[in-house]
Amino acid sequence: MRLCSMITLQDVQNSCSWGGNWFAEIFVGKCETLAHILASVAAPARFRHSDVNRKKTRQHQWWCSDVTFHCADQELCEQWVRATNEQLSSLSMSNRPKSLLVYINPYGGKQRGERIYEQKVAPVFRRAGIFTDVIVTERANHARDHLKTEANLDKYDGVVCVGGDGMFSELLHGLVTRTQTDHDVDQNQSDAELVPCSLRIGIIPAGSTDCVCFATVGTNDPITSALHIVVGDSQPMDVCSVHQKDVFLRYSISLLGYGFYGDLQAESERKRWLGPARYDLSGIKTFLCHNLYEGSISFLPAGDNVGHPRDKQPCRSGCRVCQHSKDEHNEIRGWKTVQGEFIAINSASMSCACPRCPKGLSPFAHLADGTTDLILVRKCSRLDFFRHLLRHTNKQDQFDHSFVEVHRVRKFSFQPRRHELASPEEQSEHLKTTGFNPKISAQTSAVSSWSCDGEILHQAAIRVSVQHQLIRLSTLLPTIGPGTKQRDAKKINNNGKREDFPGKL
Ligand SMILES: Nc1ncnc2c1ncn2[C@@H]1O[C@H](COP(=O)(O)OP(=O)(O)OP(=O)(O)O)[C@@H](O)[C@H]1O
Repeated sequence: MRLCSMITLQDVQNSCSWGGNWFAEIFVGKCETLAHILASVAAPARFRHSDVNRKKTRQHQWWCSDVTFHCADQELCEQWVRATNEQLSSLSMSNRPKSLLVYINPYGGKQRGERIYEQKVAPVFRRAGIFTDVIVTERANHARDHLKTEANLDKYDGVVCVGGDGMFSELLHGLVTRTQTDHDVDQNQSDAELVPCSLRIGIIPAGSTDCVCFATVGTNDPITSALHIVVGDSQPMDVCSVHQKDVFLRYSISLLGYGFYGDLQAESERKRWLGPARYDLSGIKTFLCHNLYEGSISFLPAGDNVGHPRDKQPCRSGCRVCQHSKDEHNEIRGWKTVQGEFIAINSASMSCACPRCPKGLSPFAHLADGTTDLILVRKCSRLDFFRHLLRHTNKQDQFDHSFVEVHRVRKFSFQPRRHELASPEEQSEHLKTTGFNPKISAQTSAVSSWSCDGEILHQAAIRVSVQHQLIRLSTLLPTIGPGTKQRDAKKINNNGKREDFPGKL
């Protein structure tokens, strides 16, 4: 009985013949005392126990340590494994996946998706006894289309994407669309209440920026992500649905950016051959262009219970704001409208932290509270805009400028002042004549495009609604933020609170 009370982190799996000795692998959480008991027993029979640990030097990174236990005789060893298995099975392990559908983008980032999966992730899944079906994509939208129509989702406990933000977006679209189709929900209706997806999405970072992974796990490390999937972590997430009139356009989970980020994205797509360096070059070019866009934004502000983008209340594991956000849904607040000339209009549904911008565009945005942070950067000088951008990389408040305003909202819509260029053909014609799509020249009011989680949306006039906790990711937010220093984490420790393993140890 002492044994079972010590095992607070789960899972057990397969026993097999190994090296002529009876050998069993047990995949559990932290269980140091069990190791002591068994290590003292000498002998030929043995079993191995794997722990999930956090790296001391890198707060958000997890690794797996093994202890092999030797036993005096095989029968005793079997008894230990059986007893451990029974105790672990009786714990609530329903969250642990047994079967996963994995999509690998072989061309994302530095084209190392397949290698990352084979060398770092597949061994972790194998040891945890997880059955996997692996699909290496053959074209863009392969994963999305497969999920939408062909995949037999009843077979799986979750889907996993090996790639970057674009690949994650494919899985998001495939899974959400499939769920709505299965429940006869029309995605084209902007006010339709969407049905939450039952399968979780795991992200193995293998792209260029991996912003979603970094902002939700705290690090871009394939093994850490694999371990989050294996131990059954689950984080609800809001998803923004984007419409133009009554036509569904896309879903967004992280950043919707018009103006500066829309232009940057469009430019970087044209420089894809440069690899990850394309973002730096495109950023410089877009900054130098300093384009302004005129239009009006209407938004439905969220209530006070979900806080404010500048309240310094980060979204962390067990976030109270997100937990209590369901009660907020019936609040009635009037729409507000602002208009003018803008350098950037951003909607951040999460912090959007990434290694280049460790605080993110909106450091205190919440992942699952049914809101998005709408950031409006009005006309200002290049130097002021540079100062604003610089604040994303230091500790200063990037919203503390007279030309920046930020609102926490449930819905918003944008209408550019000028008519949009009607079709993609017209836009590409424009690109040929002006050299920069789709604007005319610096300081001229024209129409930009939206960057929607790293994909381009050519429609400028859009309507956005936040769909509360529509999906779940196979992760658990850290209790300290990405980029937080070790000594800050220790402070949390000294106060008696656990860090990255809530509810697990
Ligand atoms: N087999 C494939 N061939 C070509 N393109 C693909 C294939 N599979 C997926 N894609 C597309 O590649 C695009 C980029 O992939 P991904 O997001 O994985 O990498 P990335 O763009 O380098 O990383 P990030 O989005 O984090 O910057 C996605 O939009 C996806 O639709």
